[in-house]
Amino acid sequence: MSRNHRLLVKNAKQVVLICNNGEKFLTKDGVQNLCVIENGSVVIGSDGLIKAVGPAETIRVQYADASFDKVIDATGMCVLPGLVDAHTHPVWAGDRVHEFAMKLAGATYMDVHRAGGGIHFTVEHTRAASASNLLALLCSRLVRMQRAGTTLVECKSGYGLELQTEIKMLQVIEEARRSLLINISSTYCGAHAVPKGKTVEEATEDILQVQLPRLKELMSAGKLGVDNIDVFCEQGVFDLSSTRSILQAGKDMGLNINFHGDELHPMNSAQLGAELGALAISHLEEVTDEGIVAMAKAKTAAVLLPTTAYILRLPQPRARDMLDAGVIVALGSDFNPNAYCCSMPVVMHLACVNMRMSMPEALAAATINAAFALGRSRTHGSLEVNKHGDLLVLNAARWEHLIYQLGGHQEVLRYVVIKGKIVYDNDKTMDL
Ligand SMILES: N=CN[C@@H](CCC(=O)O)C(=O)O
Ligand SMILES: [Zn+2]
Repeated sequence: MSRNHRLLVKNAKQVVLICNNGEKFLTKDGVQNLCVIENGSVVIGSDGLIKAVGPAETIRVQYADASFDKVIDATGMCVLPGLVDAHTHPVWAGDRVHEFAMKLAGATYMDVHRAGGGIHFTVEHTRAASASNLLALLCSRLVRMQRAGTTLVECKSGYGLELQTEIKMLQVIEEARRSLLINISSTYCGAHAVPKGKTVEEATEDILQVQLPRLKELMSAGKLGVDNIDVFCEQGVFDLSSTRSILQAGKDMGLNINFHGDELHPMNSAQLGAELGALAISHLEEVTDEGIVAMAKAKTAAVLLPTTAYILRLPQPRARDMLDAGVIVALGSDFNPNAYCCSMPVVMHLACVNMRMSMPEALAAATINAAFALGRSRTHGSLEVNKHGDLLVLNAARWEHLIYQLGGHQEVLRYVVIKGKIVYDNDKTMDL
């Protein structure tokens, strides 16, 4: 056993492991009974992986002869796994603050979209932006998320809607993955909207015949790493049959199916996803009872997005019905020009108040279950030996303060750590 380690976090008032039996996700009773150690410590090795987590005294004795690059004395503080944001659209140029005003005045999401705004507005600006400009914007947003405790984030393309810009966006995500410590799950979302001037059939054909084959070439050549395929399955966007063919083609290329469904209208997206073996479906504000049953049976995660329902004043996703049926419930910020939120603590707070989730359910949904939705729960989402040493240290004696103090995460979060490296130290108010 090596004696030199990267980080020791010692004597924390609480260490929230989430789970400790290698669970890949939590449902039902599992989410009510998160694994918490009182007065605990965590050791992260020089490879960035967790070597030990347990009672402070046991670890003190076990590691008496070890040396550490860094020691955090967490006396009176809490330690949690880094948060996982399972749904974001962080690569774009041109904000939509003007549309926020329109929506506050009563316009619906689809009114704005049909009038050529919404996704179309962002597509125009993103197509015109250089890759370096998009990369700078993406990195600043990822750093902001990291400061709010996110250590693994899903990042979608989808503001190109044609080959060149979709690839540009995915390359920008790839570049960020190489230069930042934050963990990224990359998603091709070329079917985010039907581009202006094309029918659904033409857009689907372009994705199947032009975009996906090029993506496959770049992936096989090791030039691009893409993890998931996404489609916005919605009335007036991609219908069920075009969604099916795009998702199936992505799956055939080895991508995980993880798509937008049943958001504004009941589309039977949940049933389709369950049938295709989708890893996750997002939104689900309009999911049916049959859809919930199908997702529970297929172990397809529901990625719920409380900011969307809040900003668009939609009916809340039926989190309680899903939890009661045994669906794997995860959370995402849905960061995009419509829902400008980088903070998973705010998302958890909204999930508790508006969707009636308990705080343990919300935390499980923003850690192990969100990691599952991204196919990463073997390595992320809980504090267990051999997982990545991604964790948060809170300036609070109980972990619930991270959710309870609405908008207070800047003060509550003391450190954010990724693979044993401190990436944010609140005391120095700087990103390291
Ligand atoms: N619903 C579709 N996509 C995004 C919104 C993207 C946008 O409006 O730019 C969402 O998940 O909320
Ligand atoms: Zn989305």
